[in-house]
Amino acid sequence: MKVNVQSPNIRYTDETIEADYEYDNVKCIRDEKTNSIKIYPMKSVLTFRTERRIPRTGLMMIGWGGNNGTTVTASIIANKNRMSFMTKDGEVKANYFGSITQSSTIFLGYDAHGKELYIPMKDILPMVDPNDLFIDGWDISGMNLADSMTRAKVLDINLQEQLCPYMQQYRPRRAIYDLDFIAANQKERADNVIESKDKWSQVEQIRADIRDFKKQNNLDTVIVLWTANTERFTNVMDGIHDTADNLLTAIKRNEAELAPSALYAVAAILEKSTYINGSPQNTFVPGLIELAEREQVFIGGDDFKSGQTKFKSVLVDFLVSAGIKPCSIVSYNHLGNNDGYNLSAPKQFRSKEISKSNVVDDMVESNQILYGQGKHHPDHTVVIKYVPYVGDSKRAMDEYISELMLGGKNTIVVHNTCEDSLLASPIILDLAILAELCQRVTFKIHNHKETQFQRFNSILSILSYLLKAPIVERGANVVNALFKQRQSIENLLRALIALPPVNQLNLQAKCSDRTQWYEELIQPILKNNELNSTRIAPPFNGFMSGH
Ligand SMILES: NC(=O)c1ccc[n+]([C@@H]2O[C@H](COP(=O)([O-])OP(=O)(O)OC[C@H]3O[C@@H](n4cnc5c(N)ncnc54)[C@H](O)[C@@H]3O)[C@@H](O)[C@H]2O)c1
Ligand SMILES: O=P([O-])([O-])O[C@@H]1[C@@H](O)[C@H](O)[C@@H](O)[C@H](O)[C@@H]1O
Repeated sequence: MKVNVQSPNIRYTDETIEADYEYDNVKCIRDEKTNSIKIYPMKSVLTFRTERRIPRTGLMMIGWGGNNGTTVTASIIANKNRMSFMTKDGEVKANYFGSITQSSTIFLGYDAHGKELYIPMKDILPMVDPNDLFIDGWDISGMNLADSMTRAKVLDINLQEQLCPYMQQYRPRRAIYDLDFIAANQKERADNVIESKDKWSQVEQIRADIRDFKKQNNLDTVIVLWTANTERFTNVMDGIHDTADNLLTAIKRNEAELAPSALYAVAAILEKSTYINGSPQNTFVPGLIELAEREQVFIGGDDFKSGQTKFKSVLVDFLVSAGIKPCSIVSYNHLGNNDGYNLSAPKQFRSKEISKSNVVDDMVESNQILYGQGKHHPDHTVVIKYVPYVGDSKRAMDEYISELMLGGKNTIVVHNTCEDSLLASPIILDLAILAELCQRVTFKIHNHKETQFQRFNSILSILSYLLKAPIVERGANVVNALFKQRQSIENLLRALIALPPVNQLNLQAKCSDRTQWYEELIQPILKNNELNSTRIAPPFNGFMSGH
C-alpha cells in the first residue's frame, strides 16, 4: 500500500519527503505560593526531511548463536523463502507476528464515509523490509546456526528441517569474552573467543569485523545489537567511565572494569554503526554516551521489553489512570533456556531485577492523588527462577493488589505462558528497522532564526516501546507506559508525512448535525479545492501562541 499525502505542507521529490509540521506543546509553571499553575500553550514549526532510498542494511548481533539470534535469523529465512510447515494444529505460514512495524497498523484518518482507516505501519514511510536485512554477528560459542537453532529448542521441528540447509551456512565470528561479566556457567560454551587479552586489540578486531561484513555485502549501513547474555552491572568509576576520552584511554590501558558490551559498543560507535543494547546491563556509562554524541552515532537501550514487563506497563497504566492504587506487585518468572541459566547467577539476576523494577515509576509519579509526592511507592518484587524443563516457554506469574475506594481491595492474578525468543525476535527486527529509519531523518526548527537540518539526538528514546529500561536524552523524562510509547512512534511517523498527531477527538461524531461535517470538511477535501488555504507558513513567529 502506498501513502500519498495531499497537502501543500508536504513535498515529495525522488530523493526526499519534506514535511512542514506544527508542533503544539504546553509549558507549565507551578507557583507554590499561590498554589496555582500557569499554563502556556506553545507552538513551533519544523520541517522534517526523510531520505526515501532504503539503504542496504546489515544487522550484526552479539550473541548470534543464542536463542534470540538464531530465531531472528530463522524468521528472516523462513519469511524470505515463504516457508510453511505442518503442526498438529494445521499449516503455519511464516509471518512476522509480534513486530509492530510488520504486523501492526496505524490509524490514518477517516474515509469519505466516516470510517476509520488503518494501514500497516511499514507502509507509512519507506522502511527496510526485514527480508532484505543482511545478518551477521559474534558468539562465544562457535556452533553453526543450524546446530544452535537445534540447541535453542524454539522452533517446530518441521520448520527446523527446512531451515537447516540455510542456517548451516552461518557461523558466528569470534567474540570478546570476559568471565567476570557473565555467569560462570557460560564457560562451557565459550569455544569461539578472540585470543588477544588486550582490550584495545579486541575493539580493533570488532571494528575490522564490521568493516569486513560491510564490504563483503556492499552495505550502506550496519546496526550492531547486543542480544548476548546479561552481564553484571559495571562498577562505574571516575577516570574510566566518566568521559569519552577516559573511556578510550582506559581501554588502551587494559583496565579490568570494562565489560565486553562496552568494548563492542565503542567499536560500533567508532565505525559509525548504531548500537542497541537488548540486555539490562549498564553498558551506556557516561563516557559511552559522550562518545556516541561526539561521533554522531545513535544508541538505544536497555533490555528488550517482551512479555511480563510489557504487560505490566499496560496494566499498571490502566490501574493508575483509572484512579485505582496498585500497592503490591509481585512478579515471578520461570525460565528454562540459557538466558535463565545465566540469570540464575546472583550478579546477572541483579541486572535484570533492576531493569524490571523501575518500569512502574513514571505511572506512579504521574498520580499524586494516589501516591502523594513519591512517598508511597508500591511494593514491587521481581523473582526469576531457572526451571530447565520449561525450556524457552517462559512462565510469568504476577499478582497485583490495588486499593479501591472506601478500603476495598482489587487483586488481579496473571499467568502467562509464552515463547521467550518468539516474543523477543520481532522486537529485535523492529529496533533495527526503526533505528535505520531514524538514520534517514533530519529536521529543522523555524523559530526566531533559521537553523540547519539536524539529526535526532544520539539517544534514540523513540525506541522506548521496545525496551524495559529505556535510556532517554539528557533531561528528558523516561516513559514506560506502553501506549504512550506507542503513540510517540505513531505520531512521529505521522509527523514525517505532515499529519497531525492522533487526538481521538472525533468531533465529527459529536456534532448533532453530521451532514455539516461532510459538506463543509470532507467534500471540499475530496474535491481538493481548499488545500492551499491550510498551508503552514514558516518561519512561525516565536514560541508562544497565547497565554
Ligand atoms: N527473550 C526475551 O524475551 C528477552 C527479553 C529481554 C531481554 N532479553 C535478553 O536477551 C539476551 C539474549 O537472550 P537469549 O534468550 O537469546 O539468550 P541465550 O543465552 O540463548 O543467547 C545469548 C548468547 O550470547 C552468547 N554470548 C555470551 N556472551 C557473549 C559475548 N561477550 N559476545 C558474544 N556472544 C556472547 C552466548 O553464547 C549465547 O549464545 C539475554 O541477555 C536476555 O536477558 C531477552
Ligand atoms: O520482557 P519480560 O518478560 O518482562 O522479561 C523477561 C524476563 O522476565 C525474563 O526473566 C528474562 O529472562 C527474559 O529474557 C526477559 O527479560
